[in-house]
Amino acid sequence: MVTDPSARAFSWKKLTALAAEGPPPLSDLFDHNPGRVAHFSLEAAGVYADYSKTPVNQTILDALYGLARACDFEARRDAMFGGQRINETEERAVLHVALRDTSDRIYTVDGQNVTTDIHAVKDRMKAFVEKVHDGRHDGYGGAPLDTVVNIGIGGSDLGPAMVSRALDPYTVDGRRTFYVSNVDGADIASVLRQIDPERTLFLIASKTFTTQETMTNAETARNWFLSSGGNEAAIAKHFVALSTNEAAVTDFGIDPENMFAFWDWVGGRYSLWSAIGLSIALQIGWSGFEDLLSGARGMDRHFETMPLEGNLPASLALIDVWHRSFLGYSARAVLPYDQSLARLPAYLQQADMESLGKRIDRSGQVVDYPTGAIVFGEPGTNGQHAFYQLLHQGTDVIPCDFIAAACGQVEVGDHHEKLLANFLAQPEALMAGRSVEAARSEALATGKNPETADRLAIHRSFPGDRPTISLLVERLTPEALGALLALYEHRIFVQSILWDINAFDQWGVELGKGLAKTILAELEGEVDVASHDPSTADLIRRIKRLRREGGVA
Ligand SMILES: O=P(O)(O)OC[C@H]1O[C@H](O)[C@H](O)[C@@H](O)[C@@H]1O
Repeated sequence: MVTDPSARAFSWKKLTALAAEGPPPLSDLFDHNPGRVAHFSLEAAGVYADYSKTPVNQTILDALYGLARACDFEARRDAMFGGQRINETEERAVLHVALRDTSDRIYTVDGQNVTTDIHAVKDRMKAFVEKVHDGRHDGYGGAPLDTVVNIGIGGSDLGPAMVSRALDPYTVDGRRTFYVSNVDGADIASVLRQIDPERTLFLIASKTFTTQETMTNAETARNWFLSSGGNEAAIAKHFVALSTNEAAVTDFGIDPENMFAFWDWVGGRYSLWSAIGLSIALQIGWSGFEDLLSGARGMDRHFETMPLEGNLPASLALIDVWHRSFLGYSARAVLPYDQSLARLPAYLQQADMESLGKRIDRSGQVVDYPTGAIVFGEPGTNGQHAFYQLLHQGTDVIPCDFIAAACGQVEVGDHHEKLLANFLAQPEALMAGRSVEAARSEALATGKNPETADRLAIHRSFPGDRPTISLLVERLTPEALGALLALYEHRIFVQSILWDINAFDQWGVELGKGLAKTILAELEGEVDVASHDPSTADLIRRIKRLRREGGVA
């Protein structure tokens, strides 16, 4: 589907040949060019990225830029901002960027102005947040609604939950925010134990308003509310829907007056900027939410206008593709040195793996190159005491994103300096490694006899040469967080352009969902289990037996 497949094939071949020479060792790259940081780093919208510790030289980078051009990078980017239906399998536009644009620019889909609708919903959200905060919208007994429970899953949970945690220091005094996502009843039960129905606002967040987990949790919340003092009339004050599906919201019993809409051109995993972000706005106030949007807008402007060579999201995406498709690295670790970003890896798992976990290209062919990487991570320094062993000495090379803020949101003693020292030390260690000889000398220096030093040296050596990207902001403000998230969104999009896949559908989640419905009927009823493979059928029968024996069924 790229306009010039032969140019793409030419660039791809060139990069394959460069990869066949083996990735240039990082130490050699710095030896040959000590000033390489200046050439292999970029800053945009307050986010600085140093990718000098990745195995790219100018020749490789130029070839990657060539590939991006051959893949119509600019045209594809412009098609997104222009509201074209670039989500081709769902025939939808992809315009989450419009949600954060406060300028007077008009975004359109098929000639229809969508900006007016965005402003109308935002005005209602702002008014609602203000009414809840100043008590004009209060609980059925007259108490303030100082507690919010967001019920959603996937994009209707991960984005808001991650931001909510990240911006906790910006919380308006006295407000509490909870997130319920899992259909496991333990999730909602633990939240219900901590809240007072008179002071709680439930946000039922679901783009489709049909998702089994969310609808089940919403029903449970409503039943709990009604059995804990609330009544049908009070539901209007305490239940709000965030959705694209007005008919389903009405069927559920929520008045459309209490619904904040968004549109099919907002993908679930790109929806925290829409009405799905209401829990964030209620937590940090409307102006804080606008700051988040404006940070993202700064990155959007950079992404939309900056030529390829200076374009931060595009440049990082090219390195991702080099790592994945040409060097064969199958995973990427996201390592925020910031406890407030504890949910960022989970959020990025959906953003990245749901977008790039595709094996069919845009023209319907099976791709013959690796696409989306496995994304995982944990905040540093915690991860250091868990899985970094594999990053340093395992058999796979796993490129890592290290993320930090120079100034802590909360500065306690010298905690932040210690955090930053680790943020800096780990990429250095991953790159430098330690030779067998150096490990032997160190063992001798610590008093080991030569025989033991010889034996241990190989175990205590590190291969090094492991690539990392360091991302740095001054402080994790709402603006900085917005810019960082938009950077990741666009980085994912550009990878999809190079791989010629659709980053905006997720058909792969459907098959299991359908089967779960069939199995649910079999688990709940007396019907015999017939239509499954022998392993699944046996597990179903076994579970039914155990539940009977356990006195549940
Ligand atoms: O917002 P909803 O319609 O409830 O969808 C929630 C989530 O479920 C789906 O299975 C998709 O995989 C996700 O992309 C989506 O974010």
